[in-house]
Amino acid sequence: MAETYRVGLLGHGTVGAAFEQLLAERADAIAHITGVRPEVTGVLTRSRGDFEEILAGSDLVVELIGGIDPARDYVLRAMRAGKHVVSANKLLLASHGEELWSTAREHNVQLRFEGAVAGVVPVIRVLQETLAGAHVERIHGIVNGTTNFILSEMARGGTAYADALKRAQELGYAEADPTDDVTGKDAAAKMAILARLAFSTPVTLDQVTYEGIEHITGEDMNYARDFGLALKLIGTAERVDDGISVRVHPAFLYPGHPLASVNGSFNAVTVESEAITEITLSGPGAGGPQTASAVIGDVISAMIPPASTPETTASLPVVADVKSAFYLAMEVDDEPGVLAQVAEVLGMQGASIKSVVQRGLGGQARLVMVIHPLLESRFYGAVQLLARMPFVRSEPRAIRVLDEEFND
Ligand SMILES: NC(=O)C1=CN([C@@H]2O[C@H](COP(=O)(O)OP(=O)(O)OC[C@H]3O[C@@H](n4cnc5c(N)ncnc54)[C@H](OP(=O)(O)O)[C@@H]3O)[C@@H](O)[C@H]2O)C=CC1
Ligand SMILES: N[C@@H](CC=O)C(=O)O
Repeated sequence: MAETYRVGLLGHGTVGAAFEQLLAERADAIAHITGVRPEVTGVLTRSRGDFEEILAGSDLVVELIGGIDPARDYVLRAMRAGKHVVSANKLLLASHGEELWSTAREHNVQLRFEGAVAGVVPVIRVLQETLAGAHVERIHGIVNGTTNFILSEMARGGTAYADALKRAQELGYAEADPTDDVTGKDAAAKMAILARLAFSTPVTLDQVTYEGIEHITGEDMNYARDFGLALKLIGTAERVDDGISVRVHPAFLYPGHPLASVNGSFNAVTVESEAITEITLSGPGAGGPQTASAVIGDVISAMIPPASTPETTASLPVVADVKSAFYLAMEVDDEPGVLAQVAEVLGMQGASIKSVVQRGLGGQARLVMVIHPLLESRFYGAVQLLARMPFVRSEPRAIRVLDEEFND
């Protein structure tokens, strides 16, 4: 009989419960790989268990509580007590990563977090190990399963935003507070972690510019179909001039874009570097059993040392203003000269129109355009000017457009 490897489990919700079940099912197989048999020896929830007792009785601690407090305190105390830690808590890592990684180094323990970004898609391992020697130029991807599920359901037609969100919660994809998903905050935390690993420079959640999908309407989806576009919540982390830019926003994708066909709760991450061109990793990005698989992979890795904790080697500024292409929609008076004036206002800010559709609405017209890439500050300057024009009848609505042709 193999010796027992004692796992203390903090949190027993969607992921924690799936983890305990999967670990029990796979324990014998893991014992064949590692020579020791992992077993959950203590569980902490709000109503059950005592942290100190669990800590004393474990070789490794798995944190699946979520949020900052008390998760941060438990993770720090576990590492200071010499225990390896596995966590899927992106909010914690994106907010206090440096403190946690330096504590891991100081106490010579492992802190693993594959489940924190893109569910079971092994992007953390790829950045920390496979591509550790590559000079990464850009990472972009779909890193939130809930919003990708909602947008996919809306695009298929018929499903309202609120119904799709409710279903994502029922399926265990959403955060305890789904506001983090739909506002882009969850994806922003994940992009901060990816940027931190890819560029070896400190990046925290508060440095990531993000916007969510709450304002997306069924009408936007219909226009997207007319233009042949797919709407996705996209995260990007890239080198720009002397710094980096990390951002999350909804974006239209032209067909053929590698992320355009990633649907449902699936995530995908593309890593670009001159030496490797690009690789795209894709798979289930949310859900209890899916994330639990990634957590178990981390537990096994921690049982077989060594693993590095990432040190920063650079201190790059995180810049906010970058060039993007845009979809722009607004209701205007259906009168001669209006389109010309819109084009003039855009032109004054250096924005040029790639394509345009105008539909009459009885005295008014809906004007929908795709604008060639320009600095976002200049584009939003034009949008502010347009919003004040007397012939504009609705708040102009802007969504970024990603296109291989634009972004290369
Ligand atoms: N769901 C998913 O698809 C994914 C989730 N994650 C991350 O995994 C982590 C867990 O997520 P998930 O399982 O969905 O969350 P849940 O809300 O389903 O579960 C959270 C668990 O933590 C416990 N908990 C909450 N607060 C405390 C506290 N103060 N003290 C002790 N226990 C507490 C809860 O206890 P109680 O049972 O008493 O309420 C519950 O058991 C989060 O960091 C999340 O971001 C990562 C990838 C995917
Ligand atoms: N709420 C998250 C869960 C996984 O990280 C998501 O939907 O992606």
